Amino acid sequence: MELQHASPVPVLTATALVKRYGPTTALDGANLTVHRGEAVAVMGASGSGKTTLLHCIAAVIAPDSGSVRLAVDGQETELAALDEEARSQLRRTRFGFVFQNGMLLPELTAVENVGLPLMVNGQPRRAAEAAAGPWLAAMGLAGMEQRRIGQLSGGQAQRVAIARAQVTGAPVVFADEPTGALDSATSDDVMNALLYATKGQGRSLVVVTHDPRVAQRCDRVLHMSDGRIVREEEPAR
Ligand SMILES: Nc1ncnc2c1ncn2[C@@H]1O[C@H](COP(=O)(O)OP(=O)(O)OP(=O)(O)O)[C@@H](O)[C@H]1O
Repeated sequence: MELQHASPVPVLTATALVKRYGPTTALDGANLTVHRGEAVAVMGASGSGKTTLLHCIAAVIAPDSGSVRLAVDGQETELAALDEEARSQLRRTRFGFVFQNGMLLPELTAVENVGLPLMVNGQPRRAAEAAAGPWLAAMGLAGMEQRRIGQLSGGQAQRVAIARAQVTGAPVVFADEPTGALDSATSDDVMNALLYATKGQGRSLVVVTHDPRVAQRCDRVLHMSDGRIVREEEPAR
């Protein structure tokens, strides 16, 4: 058998993204490519446009101009052209999200939180929770399925959020400051869990972070300034 050097397969390609809020230009011609199975960090000063970029490439908001192409399962979709309903459908099926404060529902248990995206996609509760259980176990949370979010530590709650972002098998996971509220040891644990659940399963991860330790764990670090990616580096292993 001939050995071939596998070239990276683009999953998300953003070109010339522009997004304005009144007089503020949050994105000013941003370009980025995310490949299958890679972890990409986005860094930059406060206000440089990181969250706006994340929201555009994750179909949370539409850019004013530019293109965001998603290529999965042999299908190409132009995200910038979709209406709100189509964007919402795409987010539910193709993307996973992890935020700084987890965005978990406090009145639900851990297993209910993780199963929720499957129920939203039409799966019965029992099947959704059965699928959620192994993800909680993979995150080191076996035995905590029935705890409400308030009965978990910050790091544990964040691992519930990571499990929830994986349960649909989404090919791309977006994380906005996923370790922002954690101490550095807990942050390392959460980053381990996040990388295992994404890159470790052949999925892609895009993580916005101010934390150089988080960025160093990724395959590529993109630096933003004034609404554009101005520099890219590959952290030394
Ligand atoms: N919904 C909004 N309405 C008005 N202005 C906005 C909105 N969202 C972002 N902006 C502005 O767009 C610019 C980029 O914001 P963005 O949140 O993308 O930056 P950021 O790099 O993520 O910042 P931070 O690190 O502080 O979270 C900022 O000047 C911000 O004030």
